[in-house]
Amino acid sequence: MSIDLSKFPDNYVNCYKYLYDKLPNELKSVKMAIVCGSGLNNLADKIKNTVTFDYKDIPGFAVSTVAGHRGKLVFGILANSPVVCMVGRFHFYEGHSAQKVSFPIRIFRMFGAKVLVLTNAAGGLNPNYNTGDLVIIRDHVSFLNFTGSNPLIGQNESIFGERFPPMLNVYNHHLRYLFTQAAAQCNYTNLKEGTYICLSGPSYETPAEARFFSTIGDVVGMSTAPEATVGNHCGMQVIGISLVTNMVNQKPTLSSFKSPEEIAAQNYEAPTISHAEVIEVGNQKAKILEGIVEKFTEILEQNNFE
Ligand SMILES: O=P(O)(O)O[C@H]1O[C@H](CO)[C@@H](O)[C@H]1O
Ligand code: HPA
Repeated sequence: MSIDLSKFPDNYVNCYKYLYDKLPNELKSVKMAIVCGSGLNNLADKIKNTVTFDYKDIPGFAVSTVAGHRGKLVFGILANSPVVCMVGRFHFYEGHSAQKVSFPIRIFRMFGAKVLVLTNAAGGLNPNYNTGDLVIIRDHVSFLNFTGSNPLIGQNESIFGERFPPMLNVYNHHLRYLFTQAAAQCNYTNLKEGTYICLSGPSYETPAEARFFSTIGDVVGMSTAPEATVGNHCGMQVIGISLVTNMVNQKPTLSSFKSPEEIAAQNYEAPTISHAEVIEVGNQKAKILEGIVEKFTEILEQNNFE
């Protein structure tokens, strides 16, 4: 075993040992960890020589309760690199603390992962975006962190990182550049870059909230920031990719003073959004993202990225 387990808290050690003992030697240490967003399970399909665990069996892991999140942890080889992939993630709105949501990230760090690839499905706020676009996350605004649900609250586990971590370079500049190269090599031309707004969920935003968010960010979702915060704390190089699964309605709701006749005359169709739509777009675009992530892993290897 390459790390001194006596330095780590028991809950991390139990989880690490459970997985470590079941892995072949070539997967006992990994270079990269990947988290699949809603509908993006198929990202794991390119991973070879896999060893798969059910979340329900892993000590310290929560279980996935959200449609489009398979609930499997996959270790394997991607583009000649040992990786671990969360096929489905945990969300704060499922009733887990921000600490529980991000628990796996520290486990991945214990397994040696220096690069953390976070993917998600998100609503588009930026009018220049379209459904289906991929967005490299430049930075985030986390309403979870603002409202007392920062995953680093509580005793600082100094074996992972410092009490007051800077958040100035969470989404690694070099990785973002290499991801644009990977996308170009896959002939993908709709790549955008923007700020991710993290909400607790599970309700989607109102039009007034969406107008507010559009002044501070480009995409909105209910994940990623806790994982990125913890990854940054323990010294990982983080990259985040959002798939725009829907454009967010920012139009004011109709005035309540309008009569039904007036509304009918405007051919008013109430906008709507559903998780089914989010998963469907995720499933449609997972293949493209899968190809780019594989190419990205290959480029990291070529660049000896550590
Ligand atoms: O962020 P991921 O897990 O991709 O999922 C997104 O999709 C769900 C809403 O449809 C929310 O969970 C939101 O965060
Ligand atoms: O429009 C959205 N809002 C919040 N979270 C989301 N996840 C996918 N789409 C959305």
